[in-house]
Amino acid sequence: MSSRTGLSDTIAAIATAPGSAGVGIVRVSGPQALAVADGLFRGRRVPSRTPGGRFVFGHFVDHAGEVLDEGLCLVFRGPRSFTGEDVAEFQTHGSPAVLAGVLSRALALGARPARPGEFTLRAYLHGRLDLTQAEAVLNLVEAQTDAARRQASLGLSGALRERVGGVARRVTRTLAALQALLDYPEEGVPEEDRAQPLAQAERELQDLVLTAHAGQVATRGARLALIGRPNAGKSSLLNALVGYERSIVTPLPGTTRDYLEAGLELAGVPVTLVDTAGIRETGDQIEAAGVQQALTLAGAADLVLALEDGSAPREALGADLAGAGRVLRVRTKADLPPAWTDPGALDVSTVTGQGLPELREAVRAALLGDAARGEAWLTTERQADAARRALAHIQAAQTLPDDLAGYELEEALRALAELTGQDVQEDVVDAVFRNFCVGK
Ligand SMILES: Nc1nc2c(c(=O)[nH]1)N(C=O)[C@@H](CNc1ccc(C(=O)N[C@@H](CCC(=O)O)C(=O)O)cc1)CN2
Ligand SMILES: Nc1nc2c(ncn2[C@@H]2O[C@H](COP(=O)(O)OP(=O)(O)OP(=O)(O)O)[C@@H](O)[C@H]2O)c(=O)[nH]1
Ligand SMILES: [Mg+2]
Repeated sequence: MSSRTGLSDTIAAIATAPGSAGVGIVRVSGPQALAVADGLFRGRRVPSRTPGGRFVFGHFVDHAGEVLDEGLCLVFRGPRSFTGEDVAEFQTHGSPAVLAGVLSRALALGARPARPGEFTLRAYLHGRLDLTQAEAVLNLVEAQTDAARRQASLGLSGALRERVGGVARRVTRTLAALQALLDYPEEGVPEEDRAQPLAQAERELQDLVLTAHAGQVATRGARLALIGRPNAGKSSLLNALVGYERSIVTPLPGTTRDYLEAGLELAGVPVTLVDTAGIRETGDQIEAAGVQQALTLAGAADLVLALEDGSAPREALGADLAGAGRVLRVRTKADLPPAWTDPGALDVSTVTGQGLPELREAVRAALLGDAARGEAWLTTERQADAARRALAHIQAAQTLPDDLAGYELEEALRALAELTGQDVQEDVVDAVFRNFCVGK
């Protein structure tokens, strides 16, 4: 169903996570929210006659008047609520049975089940959040680490919207200058109104586009594949990084056959380390399947750690990592006499721990780059795509004569408006909110 229909419906959902908890919340939003509350809640005050921003203590009752639970009813009056509509919240004991009972009563009284993300969608449709803030709400709900939480909070505060707005203002200023030039060519337009704001907009947008990788890694985490010839020390490195013996290590080449994963947190980023089979030509069918899998995993990873044994003569990997994204070269067994050296590789020993801090730092830099910590980053592919298109139009405008540049600048503004959701196709909005959970 389209995102813009059904705003006159009253929607209801359990807002808290499934399972038992201290407290649980059922949330109802829409024109009938307070009437629904009157029907299922008995307290000292009638919800529909309670001012916004207040809570009432009382009982939740079923159709026969039987008490389901005692708890609180919170009343918000639109537009002063999260959704911008009338909202009633029921804070119950956090039992699945109580929550199901209160929700089904709300549905019987005229609310309909909310679709995924529909409360936040309504906040967006009522202009209380722009699309970057709505996406930040989603990221905040899902944030498992500090870096993810920080970016989501920044986005929710409107910091990304402001960054984009700054670029849009400069483009608009240039567009106005070009228009003036076309209308009154004899008067001319000073550089500070024309080329300068555009060059500044380009720089700002370039900086922003560069945050897209960090932003997506910070919010969704990263996959790191350990790749190398048999015995290179992949499993030993995985164990050293996660801090326990997750993977089997033996002196025999070909120990790891199936791949295995282990999670750790690195610079606030959730990282999945993937240990893989050593790459070599082999007649063993099982091992060969493992080698094939290793190459597939390298291709799908955000970062490949390519390991080579520093204590043995250097041998080519025998496979192409060109298809993989970023690659960090690691020279292992640095505690042993070196058989070769390479300034392009990090020396690491899992026996002495040498090089592990540097490796962690190199991974952090490869994943987050120098995207500044306190600034808002692009956190979704949708945002990154719109920002890149806007940048391409701004760059095109700078190479064109004035009369043609205007068209490119208008396209740039359209892409920026898409980024913030001011001017966006309905199916794009639907796709954003489809990723939410019900109740958010
Ligand atoms: N119980 C509960 N906790 C929650 C939420 C919620 O919906 N319910 N939120 C949902 O995600 C978040 C908070 N977000 C909210 C945002 C705005 C308003 C609100 O009523 N704003 C009004 C009034 C502000 C005021 O009184 O100053 C407004 O902005 O006009 C409420 C919650 C996190 N915690
Ligand atoms: N001296 C020394 N030995 C190491 C180091 N890292 C690994 N080794 C040894 O090298 C051998 C192979 O290590 P693994 O971690 O199993 O190597 P792998 O790359 O996982 O090997 P496969 O699973 O066979 O592909 C083991 O005997 C390890 O103890 C190191 O930093 N220093
Ligand atoms: Mg191994």
